[in-house]
Amino acid sequence: MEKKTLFDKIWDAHVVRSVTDGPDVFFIDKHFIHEVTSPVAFLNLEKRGIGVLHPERTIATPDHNVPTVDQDKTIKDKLSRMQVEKLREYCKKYNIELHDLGSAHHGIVHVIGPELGITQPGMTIVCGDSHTSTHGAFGAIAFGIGTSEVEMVFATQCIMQSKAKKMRITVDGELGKGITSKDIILYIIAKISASGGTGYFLEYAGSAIESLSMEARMTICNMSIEMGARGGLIAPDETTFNYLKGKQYAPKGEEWDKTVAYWKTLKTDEGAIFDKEYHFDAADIAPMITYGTNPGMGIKINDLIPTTAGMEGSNKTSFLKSLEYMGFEAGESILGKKMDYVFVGSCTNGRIEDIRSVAEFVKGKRKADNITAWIVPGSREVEKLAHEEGLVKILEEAGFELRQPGCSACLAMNDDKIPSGKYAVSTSNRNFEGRQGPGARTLLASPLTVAAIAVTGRITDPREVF
Ligand SMILES: CC(C)[C@H](C(=O)O)[C@@H](O)C(=O)O
Ligand code: SF4
Repeated sequence: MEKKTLFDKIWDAHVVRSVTDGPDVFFIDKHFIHEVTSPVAFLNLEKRGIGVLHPERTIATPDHNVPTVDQDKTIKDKLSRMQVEKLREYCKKYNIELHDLGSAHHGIVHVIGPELGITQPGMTIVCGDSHTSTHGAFGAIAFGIGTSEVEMVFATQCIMQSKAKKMRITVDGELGKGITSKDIILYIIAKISASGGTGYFLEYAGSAIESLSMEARMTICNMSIEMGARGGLIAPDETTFNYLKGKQYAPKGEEWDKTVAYWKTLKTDEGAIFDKEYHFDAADIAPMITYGTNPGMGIKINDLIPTTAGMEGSNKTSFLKSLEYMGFEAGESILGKKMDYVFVGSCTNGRIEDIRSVAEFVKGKRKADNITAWIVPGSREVEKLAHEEGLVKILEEAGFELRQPGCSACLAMNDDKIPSGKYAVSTSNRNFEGRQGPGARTLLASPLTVAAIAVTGRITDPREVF
C-alpha cells in the first residue's frame, strides 16, 4: 500500500476535484476571518450578488486594528473603526459567529480558534492571514490565503490549490534548562534561512517536538511561514486530545471516542517519502535572539553577530543595511546591549503558558528603569486566567503594564507602536524594518528571554540570571 505522510492523508481527504496539470479544488472545513482581509472580500461578493455558502464554518474576530485600552469605548482611529464596524455588519448580515471586542472569547484569531476547540486534527483551515499556520499544531492543514481566495471560500467553501512539496523537520533529544519552543523555531529558521521552506508544507517531528505542550507546538507552527513555508503541522497525540477534551466545540460523549479513534490514524506512515528532510539535535539549541531584520537572522544569545566573511554582492549589502538599521556591528556580542521596550504577546507567544513563564521569572523582581514592559494577552480567556492565577498581580508589581487582547505591537496597525530608533525585545514573529512602528528596532526572543531582559534592562542570557 502507498505510504502517505500526514499532509497527504489530510490533503487527499479534502480534494473535491483533481484537475490534470492544474490546482485541485480543495474543501475547507473552517474559515477564520478578521477585520483586515475580509471586508473587501465581502464587498466583492456582494457586487457579484453572491452570499456566504457556509456561515456555520466561518468564525470572526477583530484583532489587528483594535486598541488595547478602553475596548468598551468607540475606536478612535477612523480607519480601524470602519474596518471593525464593517466586520460586525457583514457578520450580522450573513449570520457568522463573531467574537466581538469585550465578549468572553474575543482575541487574536489564532489564539481563540484552538481555545474554543474549533481547531481540530485532520481539518483544513484557512484565514486571510499568514499565521494561520499556527493551527497546524493540532495536525491540521492550515494556511493563509489572499483576499480573492477569502471571497472564493465565502462563495464555495473551496479554493483552488496546488499541492506543496513536503518537508520533515525532526528535532530529537532533550531541551536544556531555559530553552523553549520559541528557541527551537528561531534556531531552525536561523539554520535553514527565512526562505528555506519556500514551496514546502512542513511536518515537525521527533522526541523534542513530541514533548511539547500544545501551546509550545503552536509557537513552532506559527513561525513556519517565517521560513517561507506554506504551513507546518505536527501529528496529533495524547497531548492534543487532552487539550481538546471538554473544549466548547470539541466533540462530546460517544462522538468524542469515535473522533479520537479517527484522529489516531493521523500520522505519517513509516517509510513515507518527503521531498526534503532536516534533522536537528535539541541539545544544540540555546536561547535564541535575532539581531537583524528578518526572522532568519538569529543567533544563540551568547554567540557573536556574524561577520561578512563569505558574503558577497547583494547578500552582503542587505546584511550590512540590516545591521545599520538595528544599530549593531558585525562580529560583536549582542549580550549587554541596552533595550527600551519588552513586548509579551501576539499569536506566537501571547497564550497563558507564555504569561505564566514571564510571571514566574519576574516574581518578586522589578523591571529595569530603562524598560517599558507591555503584556498583551492573546485573548480574553488568557486575560481571565492571568487574573485568576494571580499572574497579573505579579506582573504589575514588577512594573509591567497589562493591556487588553489584540495583535497590539506585533505589527502596530493600532495605537501600540514602538517609537522610532527604540529597541523592543518581542515575543512576536516578525522583525522587519518598521514592523513595530516606523523606525522601531525589533529583536525576537522567547518569553523567558524577554523576561530576563525586562529585569536587567539589557540583553541577557536567561540561564545566567538568578
Ligand atoms: C494583516 C495580516 C494580513 C498579516 C498576515 O497575513 O500575517 C498580519 O497578521 C501579520 O502578521 O503580518
Ligand atoms: S499577532 Fe501578529 S502575527 Fe499574529 S495575526 Fe496578529 S499581527 Fe499577525
